[in-house]
Amino acid sequence: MWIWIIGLGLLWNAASIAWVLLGIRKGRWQPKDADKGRGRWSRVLFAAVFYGWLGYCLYDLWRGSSDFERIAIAEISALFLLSGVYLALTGYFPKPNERPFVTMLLLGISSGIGNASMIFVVNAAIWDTEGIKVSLLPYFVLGMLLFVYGQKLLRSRLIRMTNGIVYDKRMEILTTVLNAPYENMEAMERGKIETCLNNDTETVSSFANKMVSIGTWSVTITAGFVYLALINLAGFLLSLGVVIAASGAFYAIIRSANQLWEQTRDIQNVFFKFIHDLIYGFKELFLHRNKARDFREDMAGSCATYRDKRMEAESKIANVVVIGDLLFAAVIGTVVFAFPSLFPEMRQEALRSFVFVFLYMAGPLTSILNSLPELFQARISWKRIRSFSEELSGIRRRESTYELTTETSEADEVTLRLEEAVYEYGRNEDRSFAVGPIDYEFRSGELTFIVGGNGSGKSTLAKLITGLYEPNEGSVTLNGVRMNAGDIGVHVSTIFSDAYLFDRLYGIDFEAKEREAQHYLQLLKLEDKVSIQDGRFSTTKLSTGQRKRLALLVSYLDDKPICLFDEWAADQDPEYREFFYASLLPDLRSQGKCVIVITHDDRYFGLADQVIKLEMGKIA
Ligand SMILES: Nc1ncnc2c1ncn2[C@@H]1O[C@H](COP(=O)(O)OP(=O)(O)OP(=O)(O)O)[C@@H](O)[C@H]1O
Repeated sequence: MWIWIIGLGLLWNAASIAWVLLGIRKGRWQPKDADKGRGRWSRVLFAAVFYGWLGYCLYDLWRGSSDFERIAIAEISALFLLSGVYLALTGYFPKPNERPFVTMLLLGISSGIGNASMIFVVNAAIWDTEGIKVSLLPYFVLGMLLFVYGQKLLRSRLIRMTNGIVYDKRMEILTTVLNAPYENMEAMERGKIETCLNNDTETVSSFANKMVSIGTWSVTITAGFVYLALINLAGFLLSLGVVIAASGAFYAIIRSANQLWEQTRDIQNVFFKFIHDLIYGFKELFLHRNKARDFREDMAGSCATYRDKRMEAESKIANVVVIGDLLFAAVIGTVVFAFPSLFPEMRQEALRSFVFVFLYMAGPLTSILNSLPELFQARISWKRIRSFSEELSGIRRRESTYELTTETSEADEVTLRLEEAVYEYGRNEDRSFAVGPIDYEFRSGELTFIVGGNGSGKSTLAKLITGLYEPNEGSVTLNGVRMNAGDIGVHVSTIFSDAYLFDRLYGIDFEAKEREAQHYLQLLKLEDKVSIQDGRFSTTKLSTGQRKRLALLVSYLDDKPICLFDEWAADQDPEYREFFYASLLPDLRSQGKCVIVITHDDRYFGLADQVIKLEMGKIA
């Protein structure tokens, strides 16, 4: 039967090689970047030593074998050779985004068998009645080489794969964030994105690394158990019982610690929020030492809760580790002291072999059990990543992806219409606030001011107009076409009061607009402060008013048919305020833009074509 199984393995190996060769010919598998000389030669040397040694051992076996056994040896030789060719090919021509689970599984099995075979060979050599059997030394070395070579190949593939997984996961989260509805992002607990992008992806990937060790240990243990079963079935069943009992106890305790880990994971979100506050509120904390003291206490409280929860969880685990170790000692004690009376026919050599192999297995076994906490933590992180993605995507996922929205398709003449549009914060809560119902039309070539007291709903209306919010009732249409949230953005250039200034001109063809950019730098009196090189600002470390002017430059270059400015002039000196109202806005209007301005500057109200006054979210 074995001959057939190995034969099948050979066929599978040959087919895999053919598939890779086809992939290389078609260009799907690209050669990896040139290796550093020393790394390449060490790999070749290692392979030569391994295959040379393997060849010698197989030849040694061949000499003392029957014809039938020789067929198996020939098959094994061919299998190793083909596997070597396959590994060399896939090592030098890595497939992009490859997930070589089968290869890794086989490498894990090989190196696990190598690991286990060392102790079997030692066991066979040490208890021989005629003294230590030195003739078995080559097989011991072969076990070592198989283990080391298998691990080396396995880990190099694993490093490639886990880093690929982290990259993919991070990009996936980033894409989800970029496509998420603004409302979901706004409502998101601060610190959650950082924890997810940073910690959770790391936890998952480092566990993937651990999986390899677990795989190798499992193979070593399985091989050990098979060996034990061959020596003595009752002893095997007893030790298996102990392992199952220890694992069961471990599992139960870890499950109870799981809830604590979930809580520590929640605390991490809070911790990142503190870091955020620390960075952005540093000025206040620096100036006011009592504020800094209270902040420190608050943060220390959160860190202490984290510490205590972790300690509680880890103490639970520590208890089982001790019990687990004790169980292994107990089973060995039983074998040595109880087996001779339980199984009088059992020979002393068998007893010794049993203890010997079991001692060797205890290490990997405890390591697997000790890895279970990490497994649970990785599971928590994985769950968090998934629920984070789901929370962001929401039910009302944006139709268009961000790749599409970078392509603008704006019409020159626009009519933006709000029809009985309502947006309400905290719909089902007591303290809700609603803007609307609003029925209004904004047209190209018109300058509209939105005015009203603090909290009257001006910025909320602006978010509704620009498609950051989707109306709860009514609709927003552009040139008669109903718009979903996020679709209006391609037609609008905005400067909100809390606008963020990127240091690069994202989404703007800078080369085509370089001269225009220089012109606006002069117009906005920024040419002494900032320069633009390859679409990147030389600095964004400017005064608040200057930063707003730079944002205005970006808005000019965006060149969208609708312009919305939220209290832009509030941070400007009288000269620039005058320039903004008396020169810039009329200029944009005469270019045919639909200009919407949120303002408190009542001296300039007369310049607008229409003024909307908001009171408690409604047009007064
Ligand atoms: N993200 C939010 N979640 C819940 N309520 C909000 C949110 N943003 C604003 N509000 C509420 O909506 C109301 C209107 O806020 P908005 O920012 O639109 O007012 P505004 O007219 O722009 O005020 P200001 O002149 O002070 O900028 C406020 O009472 C505020 O409490």
